[in-house]
Amino acid sequence: MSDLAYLSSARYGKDAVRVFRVVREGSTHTVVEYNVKVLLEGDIEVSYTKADNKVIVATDSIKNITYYLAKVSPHILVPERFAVHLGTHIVSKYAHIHKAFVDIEQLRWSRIVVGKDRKPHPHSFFRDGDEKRTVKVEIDGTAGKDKIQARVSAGVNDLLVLKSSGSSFTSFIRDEYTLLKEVDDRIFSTSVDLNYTFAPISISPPKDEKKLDIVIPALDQAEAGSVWDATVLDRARTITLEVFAEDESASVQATLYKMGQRIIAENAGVQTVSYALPNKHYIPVDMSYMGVDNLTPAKAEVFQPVAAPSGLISATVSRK
Ligand SMILES: O=c1[nH]c(=O)c2[nH]c(=O)[nH]c2[nH]1
Repeated sequence: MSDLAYLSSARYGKDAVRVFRVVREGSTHTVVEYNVKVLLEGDIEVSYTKADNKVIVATDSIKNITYYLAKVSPHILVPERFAVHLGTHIVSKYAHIHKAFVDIEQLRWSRIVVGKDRKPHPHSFFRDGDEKRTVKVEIDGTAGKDKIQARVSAGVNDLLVLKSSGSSFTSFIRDEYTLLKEVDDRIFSTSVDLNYTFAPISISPPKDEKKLDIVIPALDQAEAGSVWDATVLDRARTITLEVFAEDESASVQATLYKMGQRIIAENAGVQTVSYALPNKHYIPVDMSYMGVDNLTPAKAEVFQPVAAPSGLISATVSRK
């Protein structure tokens, strides 16, 4: 049996670590809520092949490190930076762990505005939608602990949009399988998953282990700071919404490409932009048996939203 198989890859860690953090500046509070996944790679084969647990940082400890850094990291409010800090901390601390993969999903807590002058409340928030900000970070220490590379990507998931006009779909292949009618006006709805990547950056963690929890020098440099501030997300989200609204869409594919092109053009640090766009179909209800026209595009007013199946259009647009 032992001749037939070998361990070709291994990665483990903790998923769905739920973290909520309050940052207090006097009476003004800022809050973040994250779902964190931390997976590790390294010299961990024997834990699988020889039942030897000596190489295992317990997934419970991985969870505890996540909470500890949520308490002490100066980067907690920026998920890209927090993910890099968390992954770098682990890869720096454990000699036999060479890579950390940290994924963060940030849930929305927006400030409630109150009173006649619509003032943002200092410590009250509401969940304004299911959309999540997402971050994926790979911390790679395989070239040495003083030459750590961070590969960062970020984006949004579950941003639900719909337009009731400005979308057509014509001239596609017609053959014996084709039922779909050509339409010059239709409903276009999708739940945007967007992910954009940055060029890798080098990180030199402090040699003094006690300082690991406080600073990562590279993260405090202007270059890294300007690449990862929230304005990239704001611009990418705004571009996505604007192109969606304003494009006279010939197809989900064509609109997706325009979105990606504009994000690359307007964000110098972004290398690739990937979208996954489900085409959430809205079917005009056939009322012809009642003598009511609800099928001609200009007369179509009542639609049946169809949960499944949906089209799924995805692509990556890259900087040349
Ligand atoms: O924008 C679209 N792209 C497709 O590939 C497709 N296929 C389909 O049935 N409807 C649509 N709409």
